Amino acid sequence: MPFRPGLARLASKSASSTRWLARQSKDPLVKQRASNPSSYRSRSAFKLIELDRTYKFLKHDDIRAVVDLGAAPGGWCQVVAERMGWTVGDVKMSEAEDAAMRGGFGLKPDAKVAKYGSWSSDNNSDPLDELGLNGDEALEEDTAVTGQKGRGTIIAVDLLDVYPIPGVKTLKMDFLSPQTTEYIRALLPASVDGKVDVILSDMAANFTGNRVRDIEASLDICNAVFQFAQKHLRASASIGRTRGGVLVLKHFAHPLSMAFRKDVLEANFHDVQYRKPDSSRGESSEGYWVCMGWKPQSSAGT
Ligand SMILES: C[S@@+](CC[C@H](N)C(=O)[O-])C[C@H]1O[C@@H](n2cnc3c(N)ncnc32)[C@H](O)[C@@H]1O
Repeated sequence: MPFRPGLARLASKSASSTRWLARQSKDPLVKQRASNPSSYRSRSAFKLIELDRTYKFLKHDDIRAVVDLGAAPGGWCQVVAERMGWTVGDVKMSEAEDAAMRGGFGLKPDAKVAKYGSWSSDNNSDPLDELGLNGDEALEEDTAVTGQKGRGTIIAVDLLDVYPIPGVKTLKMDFLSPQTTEYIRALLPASVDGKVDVILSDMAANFTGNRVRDIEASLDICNAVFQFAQKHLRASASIGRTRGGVLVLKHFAHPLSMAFRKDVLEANFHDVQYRKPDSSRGESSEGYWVCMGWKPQSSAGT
């Protein structure tokens, strides 16, 4: 006999939907997005704006490569693309594009994808072929499309599609799978020598409801991102700025997370700040470490 949810279950689902709707209707950031359809794709964009307003890690003209991990639907990428001059103000989407975005993340008109340089692991093809190998040639192509000359490379990775954004190369891949790092590496232009100035991670695994398992999953992600930083983050000494070489890392509050901060992050960065942006919902235990000044010393984390 097919499974049918009981009445109590339906009632609780509808109660939680009602709570969600009530929360959305009062949320000023949700209202701000709704009143400006060509504005940021995600509420998360406001978190990055706030973090950058406080720590100013995206403002430097010498930033040549940014990697955004867990990028879908693309709000953080929009903010970075603005800061790096690929777009001016909001990323203007046509009405059709905007409707597609609002309809879900899986909608990518093929022509646009080809123009902006996106690759999906569903394609069963080599991203380097699809994206026209790497670097400077691909950026020229972006410039031709947008008419706007940005000043560096932005690479976005997510399990989900990211609707195209000028200046952003997207990889639809699992960051935790071993080959993803190689693909990111291959998309970096030769001129940056395999190094990235800013690594952003807003990645979060789906919650299981089991607190221990959820924290473990979050720490697995933090460790994987740190290992990526060990190979690819540009050292502050080579930039000539004590706070250069930046990692922004989402995590969830827990004693194990605090240990990770102390043993792994503080050992390798000049300055590690914790921040829960005002735009992050109060009931969530999420927070961000903004780690500035990469001074690689110890080996990978826990
Ligand atoms: C909070 S959302 C990111 C929102 C994004 N910063 C924005 O502004 O639009 C978290 C994202 O992490 C992605 N994610 C979680 N685990 C991942 C993994 N192992 N590899 C790639 N992406 C992952 C999810 O698919 C989800 O899109």
